[in-house]
Amino acid sequence: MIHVAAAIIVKDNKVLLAKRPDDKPQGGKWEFPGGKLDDNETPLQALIRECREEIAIEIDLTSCQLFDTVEFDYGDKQVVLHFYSVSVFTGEPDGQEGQQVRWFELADIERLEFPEANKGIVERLLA
Ligand SMILES: Nc1nc2c([nH]c(=O)n2[C@H]2C[C@H](O)[C@@H](COP(=O)(O)OP(=O)(O)OP(=O)(O)O)O2)c(=O)[nH]1
Ligand SMILES: [Mg+2]
Repeated sequence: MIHVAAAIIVKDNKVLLAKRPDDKPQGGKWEFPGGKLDDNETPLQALIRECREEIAIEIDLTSCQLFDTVEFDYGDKQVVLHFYSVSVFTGEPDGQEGQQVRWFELADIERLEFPEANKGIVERLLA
């Protein structure tokens, strides 16, 4: 099982998404910023580190709440996704790996392509 932490960052009814690089698994799809837990790392520690490394923001730990934990089998890979909602952060989000990073109106994310495992999360955000 690969454990992944991902941040659902919402501000003014908009949500921050990043486009996965084409050469990565689920490439070209929109994702909640995040990544795999390092050895001995908790999901929250990974969340903070990944937001720093991938989009150059500092998230406020006290504003993070577990939104959902999702297990998904991609066939070649089994993942456990730890989704956290994040409401407070500092810095201006900027893709550090050349990836597109954008704010979307919540109502607009229905039309985007997400990794399979995100289906239930996106539905819950739209509800
Ligand atoms: N970050 C993120 N990953 C997701 C989401 N949905 C989803 O199925 N995944 C999957 C895709 C990948 O198999 C895995 C995350 O791996 P990753 O490639 O982003 O990991 P990472 O940032 O640590 O990158 P790397 O070390 O492999 O370069 O989780 C999501 O919303 N956000
Ligand atoms: Mg990542």
